[in-house]
Amino acid sequence: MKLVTVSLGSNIYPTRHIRYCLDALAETFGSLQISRVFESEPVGFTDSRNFYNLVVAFHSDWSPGELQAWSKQLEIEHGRLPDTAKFSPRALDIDLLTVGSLCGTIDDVTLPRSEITHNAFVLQPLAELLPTERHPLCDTSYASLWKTFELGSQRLWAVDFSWRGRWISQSDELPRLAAARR
Ligand SMILES: Nc1ncnc2c1ncn2[C@@H]1O[C@H](COP(=O)(O)OP(=O)(O)OP(=O)(O)O)[C@@H](O)[C@H]1O
Ligand SMILES: Nc1nc2c(c(=O)[nH]1)N=C(CO)CN2
Repeated sequence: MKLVTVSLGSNIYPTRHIRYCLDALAETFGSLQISRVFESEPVGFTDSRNFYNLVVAFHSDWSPGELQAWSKQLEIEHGRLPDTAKFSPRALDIDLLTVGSLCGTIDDVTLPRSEITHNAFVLQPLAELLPTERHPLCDTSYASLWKTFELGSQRLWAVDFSWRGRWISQSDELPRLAAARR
């Protein structure tokens, strides 16, 4: 069994689509580790709807090709057309980040996915979820990569998000407000 990490993103009814996706992942792969959910403006194109992004980790013995085919099928079931342009609004985007320590192009899937070190909306949730895990190519921990990441104009903030009746993410504001009331 290998540790698999995937990045989820949506800017069309994101709460609904991300919850359905987590249901499907849990039903197929069992126990999930789930990061906080971050909101950010679209990177690379202009749209009035912000994205929700998170990272999920689980164990699987599926090949990269099998994981990719499963993800693409789920994206299509969520109303994503197979030929959606890269920089466009999307109901559900599932990107395979890592499959164990595999490096290279396997079954047409390039691992680790280069977006890990380019996009804050991928690296911040990954670094929070698996801080000591090492990037298979850089051999540096995700926490260290995030510490030295150049944010530039990218901004993201954690949002309140519940799944199956429990909070998996809370905005930074809530604990501060609760502490202020005490
Ligand atoms: N690590 C990877 N994860 C997902 N797809 C990959 C990966 N590496 C290569 N690909 C290939 O890239 C093709 C386009 O997928 P990709 O996920 O990049 O497109 P997209 O979903 O439209 O863009 P984005 O994910 O940036 O929104 C896929 O059909 C797949 O074969
Ligand atoms: N904030 C944000 N911007 C994006 C995202 C995304 O998931 N989040 N996905 C994109 C296409 O892969 C393009 N731009």
